Amino acid sequence: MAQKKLKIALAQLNPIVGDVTGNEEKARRARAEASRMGADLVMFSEQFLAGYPAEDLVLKPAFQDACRAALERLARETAEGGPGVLIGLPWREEGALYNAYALLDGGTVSVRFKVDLPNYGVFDEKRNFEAGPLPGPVNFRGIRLGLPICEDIWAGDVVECLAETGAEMLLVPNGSPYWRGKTEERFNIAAARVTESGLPLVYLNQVGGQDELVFDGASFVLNADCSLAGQLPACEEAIALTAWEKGDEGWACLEAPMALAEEGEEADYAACVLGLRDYVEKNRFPGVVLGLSGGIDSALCAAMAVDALGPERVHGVMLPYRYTSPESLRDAEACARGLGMRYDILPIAEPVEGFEAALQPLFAGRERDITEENLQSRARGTMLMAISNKLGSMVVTTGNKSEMSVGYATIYGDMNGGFNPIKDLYKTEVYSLARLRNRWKPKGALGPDGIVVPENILTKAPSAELRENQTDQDSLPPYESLDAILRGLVEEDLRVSEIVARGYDLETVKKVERLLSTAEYKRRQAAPGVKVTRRNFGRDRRYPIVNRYRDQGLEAHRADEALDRATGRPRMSGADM
Ligand SMILES: Nc1ncnc2c1ncn2[C@@H]1O[C@H](COP(=O)(O)OP(=O)(O)OC[C@H]2O[C@@H]([n+]3cccc(C(=O)O)c3)[C@H](O)[C@@H]2O)[C@@H](O)[C@H]1O
Ligand SMILES: Nc1ncnc2c1ncn2[C@@H]1O[C@H](COP(=O)(O)OP(=O)(O)OP(=O)(O)O)[C@@H](O)[C@H]1O
Ligand SMILES: NC(=O)CC[C@H](N)C(=O)O
Repeated sequence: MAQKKLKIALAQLNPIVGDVTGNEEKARRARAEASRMGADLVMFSEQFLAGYPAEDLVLKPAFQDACRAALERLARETAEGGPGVLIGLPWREEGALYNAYALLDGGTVSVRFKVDLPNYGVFDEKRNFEAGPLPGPVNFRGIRLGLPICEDIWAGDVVECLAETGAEMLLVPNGSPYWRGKTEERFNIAAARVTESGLPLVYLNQVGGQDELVFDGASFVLNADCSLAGQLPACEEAIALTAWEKGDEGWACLEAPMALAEEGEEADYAACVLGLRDYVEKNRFPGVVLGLSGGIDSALCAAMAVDALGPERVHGVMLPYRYTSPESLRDAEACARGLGMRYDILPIAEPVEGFEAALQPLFAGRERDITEENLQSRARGTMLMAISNKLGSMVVTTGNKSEMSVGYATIYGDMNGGFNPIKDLYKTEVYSLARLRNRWKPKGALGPDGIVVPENILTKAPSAELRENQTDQDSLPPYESLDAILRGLVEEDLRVSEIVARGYDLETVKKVERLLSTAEYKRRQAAPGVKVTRRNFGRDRRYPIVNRYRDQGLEAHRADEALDRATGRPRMSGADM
């Protein structure tokens, strides 16, 4: 007779892409822990043995074999009794490669293949896997488990098929990266499948940073009435036991932990910290170094680095030149001291003047211009890379999304570096996250409590200090407008005319659109950074570098207005923003 009670351990863990034996060992330890908790079954996330996303690495036969060998070792261990295991891996069968989820129990292996391969945004699964056939449930000790894999629940067909073929519950492994608003999106999708099928659902997600993606965990359990039966924390590992019983209405989860999973700005900050921490740890850097200018971008990056790694692994260097103000020196030092990190001052006058003297034979008789400004930034970039080479720390680069959008950064200068925690935060968001961190500290953060970004850094005008009395607003529109225009262009794909209709100046919008397009060459060479928004630069928004397309702006705007008048189409106004 089939069981009426079931205990499922949810292993929300942080695998490392490519570390098959490490992931295998993590799974083995989690199974032992699940066994101690009294679990019948332990569930891991999508592609756990490979790590997700392993990209083209999954195409290597040797890697596929290593994953399969690890799976077979784990399967053999289940022959000796103890909990069954649900675990993901790449699976080659009859010449095709599938994204598979395997049930290991009593020494045997049953697999199901992912049907809906995501191939948009940051996902390229059609490049790496074949779609599997519509699946039926697998039998675990008399219970029919539906195993849709991540994207399989984002449409209805797979779950419909599983329900029709007798699945009693849906156990969904995920490799679902964080972006703002994702938590609600996942709940809505999961609730839709529960409502359609009448089956309870476990949503188990990976946790941890992988290049520019952050997997935030935040796994959950929905009962068949769509009520939340369990919630795991965000951005941290957890092994949670869930207790299930089968009644007349089918299976219900009666006991599960109910953690707080942060949302909104708190979730953004936690994702940046986790993304930076895992990039540094998984690449085995002893620590990080960054240029501390006394400005907001480097201050927030320093706070995130200290929260991620602890103050003893973060090194700030002030690299002053003749335009560096006493205020910047004071602010940089206050920031470093407040965070408790190592702080050094290394003036750059000699290298800058050395470069200028060496270039003199070619530059004599020419005006001083942006060339000399960029030399300061490049001297700083060179010094930071030298410190990295000698001391082993990785350079954190600090360009925010507003700067990365319009190319307001020096290539091979302040763009030097290995990773950028604020790459996907607009400047206005950099300010608000700095303010947030001054009143709140994420769980597990290694930095101090209280104010970490000195008030003066939050209130003074941003400046690159590459010439006398320079401010960012000499070259760029005010950040409130710039960021709103950029959101329209990048996240919403609006026309220039539609942004103008929101109340922005036509020439400014056209200029921003042109800068955004021409800065693609810089972004293509930029360090990776944490994805926070729905559309980040890097894996997500992929534009050509050679690109002659320009939105016609005024002409298009006028044509649109004429069309609106002719058709009576309502126009968007500033009030719709
Ligand atoms: N399509 C293309 N493909 C490949 N390379 C291309 C290219 N177009 C230009 N280039 C190259 O790029 C060079 C121009 O780029 P780059 O050398 O970066 O110089 P550029 O973009 O002209 O200037 C850097 C800007 O960033 C600002 N900045 C710098 C540093 C810090 C901060 C701050 O916020 O603190 C701001 C600075 O005030 C200035 O407005 C060209 O001379 C050329 O070599
Ligand atoms: N004097 C400096 N000493 C050390 N690093 C510097 C200095 N000036 C600039 N940098 C580095 O170059 C980066 C880019 O400078 P930028 O002025 O855009 O940033 P910021 O100073 O942190 O913020 P803000 O733009 O708000 O002033 C800085 O974040 C910092 O890492
Ligand atoms: N691994 C996947 O299938 C991820 C796709 C999914 N829609 C998500 O982001 O959650």
